[in-house]
Amino acid sequence: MSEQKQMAGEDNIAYTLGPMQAGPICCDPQPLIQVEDLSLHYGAKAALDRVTLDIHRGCITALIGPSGCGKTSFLLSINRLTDLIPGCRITGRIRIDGRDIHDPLCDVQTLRRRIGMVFQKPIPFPLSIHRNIELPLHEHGITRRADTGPIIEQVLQDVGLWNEVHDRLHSPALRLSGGQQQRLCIARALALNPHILLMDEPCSALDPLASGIVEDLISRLSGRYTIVIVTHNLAQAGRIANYAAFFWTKGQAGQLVEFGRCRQIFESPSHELTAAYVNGVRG
Ligand SMILES: Nc1ncnc2c1ncn2[C@@H]1O[C@H](COP(=O)(O)OP(=O)(O)OP(=O)(O)O)[C@@H](O)[C@H]1O
Repeated sequence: MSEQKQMAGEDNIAYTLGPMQAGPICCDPQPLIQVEDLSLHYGAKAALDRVTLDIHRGCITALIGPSGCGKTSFLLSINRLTDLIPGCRITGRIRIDGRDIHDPLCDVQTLRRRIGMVFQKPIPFPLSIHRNIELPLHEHGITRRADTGPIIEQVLQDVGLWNEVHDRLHSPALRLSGGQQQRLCIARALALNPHILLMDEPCSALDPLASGIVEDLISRLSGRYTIVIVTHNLAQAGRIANYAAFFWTKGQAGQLVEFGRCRQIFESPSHELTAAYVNGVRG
């Protein structure tokens, strides 16, 4: 079997799942991303200080905390996008599925392929809707139409866009509304069949209606994907996340104050800083 066919075959496994189902409730936590003593510096500036945290498979984990406490830095370190930031330095260990992502044998391309990323502002390529999803597939060696066509349709179905765009797949993605663009960006991330989705405030640039649609979509993706989401919207975290990690800047750097089931963090936090933040007294 050619390498390309093998890759497409491997990818197609996920597309036999059919319509999106709500994922299992996280009653049996299994760590997928294990972060141990993670510290991060931008040059001389410390952004994260010894963060230790397990993120569970198939669950949604919300990273919450005031501006500047290191949530995005934490997110970017999981797929090693921090490698691309000049002067950024990391110590500590991140293991995904038991493998150290900083091991010299870890292939960063493969790592990033397995981890989809969605940003605050939807940034579709200035290309057609179809090409936005086809391009990353081509870049990863999935080039046959017989392979790309079904994947493109499936991911557009998964994000609820197919019915809205199937008759104009070749028109510019930039003509879609903001909410549709964000769903297209999520579809693009799903196309490479990731295991993990990192989302940095994916609803914050959207109007309330579009934000609600994307939020529902994120809920439906749990179970099939392990999702880590940065959000300033505590109500949203409470609605969609299974777990919450509360960060706070202590001294110069962000630290993890408390991690737990969302309900526990919001209703009976163990730390008084968490209580003050979730009750709107501080932050
Ligand atoms: N590329 C960079 N170079 C230097 N400092 C940076 C860089 N990126 C972030 N920082 C600093 O690191 C700290 C953590 O930033 P980060 O963006 O991770 O926080 P955050 O909690 O995500 O903030 P927000 O909620 O406002 O997005 C901040 O003090 C920020 O100014």
